[in-house]
Amino acid sequence: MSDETPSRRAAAAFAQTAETGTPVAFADLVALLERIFLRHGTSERVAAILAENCASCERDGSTSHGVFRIPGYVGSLKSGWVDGRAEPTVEEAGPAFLRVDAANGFTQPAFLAARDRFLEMVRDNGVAVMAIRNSHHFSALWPDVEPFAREGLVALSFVNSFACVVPSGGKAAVYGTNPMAFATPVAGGDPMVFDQAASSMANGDVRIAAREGHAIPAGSGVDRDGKPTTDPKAVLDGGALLPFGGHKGGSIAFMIEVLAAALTGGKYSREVDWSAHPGAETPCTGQLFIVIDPERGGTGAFADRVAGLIGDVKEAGQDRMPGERRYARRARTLRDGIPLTPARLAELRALAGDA
Ligand SMILES: NC(=O)C1=CN([C@@H]2O[C@H](COP(=O)(O)OP(=O)(O)OC[C@H]3O[C@@H](n4cnc5c(N)ncnc54)[C@H](OP(=O)(O)O)[C@@H]3O)[C@@H](O)[C@H]2O)C=CC1
Ligand SMILES: O=C(O)C1=NCCCC1
Repeated sequence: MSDETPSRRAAAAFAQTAETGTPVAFADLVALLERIFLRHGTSERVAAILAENCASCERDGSTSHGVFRIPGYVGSLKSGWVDGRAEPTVEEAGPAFLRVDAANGFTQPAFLAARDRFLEMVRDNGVAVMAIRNSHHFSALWPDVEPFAREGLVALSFVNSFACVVPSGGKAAVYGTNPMAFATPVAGGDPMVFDQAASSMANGDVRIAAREGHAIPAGSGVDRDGKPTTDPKAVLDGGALLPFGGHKGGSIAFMIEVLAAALTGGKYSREVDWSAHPGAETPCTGQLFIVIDPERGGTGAFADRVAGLIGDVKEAGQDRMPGERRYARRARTLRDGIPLTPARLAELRALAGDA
């Protein structure tokens, strides 16, 4: 059985970048990133939240959404496209529905501002929905959902991004790379979390491929004339990615536009227009969470049943579950430090204003 998605193959090409370099302790990386955010105009609260989020991605080997993204965060802040001091507003739209306006700020601070009330709603009702709009999500989704599963809950999250994916058989980019994540408790172990784009690859991995001079896997993208290409620069320069799995991934990308944008009041991916803000890279769209208390299913053995299913899947031959690679890398980097190349470290220190 193949271990490889196109993104995973692309990421493997950068294993050298991800696994070698100066080891930096997690807390030190958080502190360095926090200084960068503060220096570029965020509030202390926003700096702390984004630094923790981005360092967690680097720690867990989510390379396409780790410190590689820091210049993009800075570009968005410097250009005035995103408000690093935004104060989100939280509105109750029903007993189990929260509407959050991120006020053109980052998603994670808006999400965390609403999270405690959201959890009460989930406990009271068995299920709740949080709809966030006017929000910039520039990260992986697993940091948002994994903690719910650690609290015994099942969580789903959806976010749309910016138009860079053609519909199946189409020519113009309509969808974003539109990831979704799912997290569930597992008896006796870490939660099972998958977090995947609806496209053949994350845009971040295409950008890393372009930077490193690697081809992308065949079948991932098209050039500006709609012709298949393995050149990441051709995809980025007027071309587009394809949905994963043809029309099936296309339907998931569509669903995510509906859930994360139409339903929340956020922008569709094709409506994101940052042309007046040179340097901006954080798409301002929407995000939806659905969180369920599995105890309401009444089986009394939910997490045990999930553990049993995972046992069956592995018995059948799948060598690992989603999330296991991240957990292994997390344990390793928390012990040994997070490897950063000298060039990356120098770039981060320069952005922090270090001499
Ligand atoms: N904010 C945004 O707008 C966007 C964010 N993203 C983020 O980019 C990241 C990368 O997305 P994408 O490239 O699609 O992800 P990948 O294809 O790398 O991985 C998708 C999922 O599959 C799991 N997985 C990978 N290989 C295997 C395997 N052999 N067996 C079992 N499970 C496996 C991964 O687990 P594991 O991690 O343990 O390997 C992960 O949960 C995501 O975190 C996503 O949220 C993407 C697009 C837009
Ligand atoms: O990698 C991607 O795809 C994206 N990540 C952050 C937001 C824009 C799209």
